Amino acid sequence: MTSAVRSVLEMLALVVRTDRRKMLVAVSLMVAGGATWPALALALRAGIDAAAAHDAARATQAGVLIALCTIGVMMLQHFAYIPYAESAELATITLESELIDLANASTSLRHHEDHEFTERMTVMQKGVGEFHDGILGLMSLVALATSALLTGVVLLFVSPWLLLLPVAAVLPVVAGQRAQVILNRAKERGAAQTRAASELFELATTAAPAKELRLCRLQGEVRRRHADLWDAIGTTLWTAERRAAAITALGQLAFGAAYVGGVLLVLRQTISGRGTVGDVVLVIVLAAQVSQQVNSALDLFRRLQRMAQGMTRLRWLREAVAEPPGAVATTPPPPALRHGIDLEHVSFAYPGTAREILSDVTVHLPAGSTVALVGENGAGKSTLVNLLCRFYETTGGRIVVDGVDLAQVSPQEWRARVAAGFQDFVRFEVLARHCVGLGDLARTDDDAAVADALDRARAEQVVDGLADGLDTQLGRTWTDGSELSGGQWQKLAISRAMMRTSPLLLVLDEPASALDAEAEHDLFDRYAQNAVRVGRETGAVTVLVSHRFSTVQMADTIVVLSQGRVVDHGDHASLLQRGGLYAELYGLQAAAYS
Ligand SMILES: Nc1ncnc2c1ncn2[C@@H]1O[C@H](COP(=O)(O)OP(=O)(O)OP(=O)(O)O)[C@@H](O)[C@H]1O
Repeated sequence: MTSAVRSVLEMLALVVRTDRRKMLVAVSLMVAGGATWPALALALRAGIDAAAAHDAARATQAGVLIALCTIGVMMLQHFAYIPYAESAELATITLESELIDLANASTSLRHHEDHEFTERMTVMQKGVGEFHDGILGLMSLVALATSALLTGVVLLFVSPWLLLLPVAAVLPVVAGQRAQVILNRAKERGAAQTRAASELFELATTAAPAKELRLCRLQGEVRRRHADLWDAIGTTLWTAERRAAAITALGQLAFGAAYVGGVLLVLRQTISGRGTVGDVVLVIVLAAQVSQQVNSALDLFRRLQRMAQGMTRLRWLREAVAEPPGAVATTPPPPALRHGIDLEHVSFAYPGTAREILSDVTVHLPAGSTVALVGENGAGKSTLVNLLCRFYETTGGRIVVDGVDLAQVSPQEWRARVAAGFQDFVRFEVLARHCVGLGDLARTDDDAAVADALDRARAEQVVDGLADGLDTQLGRTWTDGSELSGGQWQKLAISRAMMRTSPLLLVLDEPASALDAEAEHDLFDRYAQNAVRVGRETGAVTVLVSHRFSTVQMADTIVVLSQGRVVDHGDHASLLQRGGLYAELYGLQAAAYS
């Protein structure tokens, strides 16, 4: 409970922080809106009593009040909704921004390996709408509280017995909840079929499976299965719907009886001279309101409860990413490498797992050289690259950059000196210029730098082939966006990696897998020339991962990995001569091509 109250208060503080003025306007209008119904009921009573007493002056005054209250009932909530929805929208955007920050807060990728973290983050991503709903609920609560309080006071003055009406109004709500439970259970029973039907629907209506559906002539079969599934679910759902409707009707009947009882009570008071005709009208109007108020209150509490759960999750995420003071290394990387990078007895297991992916890896990556990592699938090449980029900390041993332990170097500053192209590159659906330029944020709009990067990645042709060149919007999600082939996207990703001009580490982790062998060779050739230039300036180490030996053999040093261990290293000729795993893998590929 205290956690729920804390969450609601936190959310309130967030809304106030986001836009205090809008919030105040919204709340004021909501309070005024909440007061109008009880005020209208009072004005009606006054008007009817004045009319019954043939008092024209009071009847006219009451008439004006009735008109004003009716306008208030119709308008105030409507006008309140504008600043109130805007406040909720702004607060939701603030929350989304915080989620973006939280997802990217940690200096390593370890949170993305943490099942609990990713699960809560996914729930939060999908549940942002609930926050929006909760914030709206928070503000509606103000109107509701005003309205309920005033209604209660007015009814109390007519007869204390009428305060039983809100209690009776709970009955239809409880019945409604019971009905919902019945419906939910029916939905749960049919959940597997519903999911299967949705998947079939998606399969039949999206672009990706269209080729195979046509080729195998599966449209009819998918339609038949989809209809069969809904037939089966339909019977269960309709039975539940009928039961739910009967229970809801019983609840409403119970409140109906209390409502009629209340009206009869006031009628009796009026007949016996203890009340007026206006009191009867007042109760008829307000009693109907009571039911609606109770219903809204319970709905609001449910919404606030969901929002409170979301806030608890948000607090958990904040704590999870908070780095203890002093935990983030601050040593700047050297301006240039003289000696190179040493891996000293490095071992590594991914966070939350026990299996060692790298074991006792010791190897020297000389400054200014090109190093290729070779090995079978799963040997640990990408993992080694991840450690060099400092996405994870080693679990044993250390990586030393020109005599400085990489663990002591500021991760942000180190990464600013890393240029990398990955196998699982991102397809940024932005202007072609930005898709490349994002590799060096400060020079995103620098056409000369972008052209240079495209040239080094041999990707000029990709942009030349686009309708508006660098100004072309990329991506299918845009109506006028141009879609690229896998290889073209990959070339732009490599160009992005080429944007940085003075890196200490250049990494290409199979970024050219979608290109043919010749294009890859050509690309790496160009890349190697660039690496030599950068190596001369900054002593940068170039690390490339490729399964193609035509590429690998260009490297100065080839490190052969097997099951997380370095089994050999040297240049192409010496490794072939030694006849180990490298020679075996090389022989297999050469045989496949011949
Ligand atoms: N994020 C991760 N969490 C847990 N285990 C992982 C993760 N990424 C990779 N692994 C495991 O680490 C091992 C080495 O994977 P890695 O991607 O480093 O190999 P690789 O040599 O680059 O393989 P490939 O040539 O297929 O790309 C694999 O067994 C893989 O299952």
